[in-house]
Amino acid sequence: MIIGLTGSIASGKSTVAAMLNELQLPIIDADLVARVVVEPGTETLQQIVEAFGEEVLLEEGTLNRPKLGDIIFHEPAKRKTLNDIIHPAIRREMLRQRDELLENGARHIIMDIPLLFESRLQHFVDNILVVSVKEETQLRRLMERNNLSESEAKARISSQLPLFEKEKGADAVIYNNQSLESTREQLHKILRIWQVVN
Ligand SMILES: Nc1ncnc2c1ncn2[C@@H]1O[C@H](COP(=O)(O)OP(=O)(O)OP(=O)(O)O)[C@@H](O)[C@H]1O
Repeated sequence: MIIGLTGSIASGKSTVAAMLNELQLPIIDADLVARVVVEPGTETLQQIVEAFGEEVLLEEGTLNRPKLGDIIFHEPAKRKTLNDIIHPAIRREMLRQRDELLENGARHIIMDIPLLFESRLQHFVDNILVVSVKEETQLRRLMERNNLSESEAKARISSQLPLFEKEKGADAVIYNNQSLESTREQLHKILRIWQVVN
């Protein structure tokens, strides 16, 4: 079974991913893939340089993310150019990793995709697991973790699809409002129902 793990900012995806890792389930991490596909020497990085110029490279040849972020912030049309290069590369690499794991005999695979719904990647997975949290808890954890003011944290939360919308598209939801033990129990129960663990 391919399980899509998602949620919202600071809802607890990494926390649940760590619990899945403890169970030795293989995890494909979309954020990590997004970095790997633009490493020096990749075709994707070459395409970005062709579209944006050498100025988006640092001296050592890696991507200058703040610079690129600045360009697409000031010229919104260029965001699409960038996404049209990066998104297909991320998708290809995620599917490549999935196929490799399957060839090596993996029976269950976790795809950790924070923006699964926003990127419309539901078809990549068999079952969707959403890690949800009450907004007040999410706000408090985000402010603490990232050292943000309330308004900065609120702005980040509201830039994503609301969690109640994600819950509607889920096959199972973990409510990560209480202790880590409660979250772990919910996770294990879902995995038993899905026959991923005994
Ligand atoms: N059940 C919990 N009890 C207390 N703190 C928690 C709990 N779950 C998560 N946290 C804390 O809340 C913060 C957000 O959790 P986590 O980093 O797992 O979220 P995330 O969804 O992966 O976030 P992002 O997508 O923003 O990286 C972290 O500091 C984490 O340690």
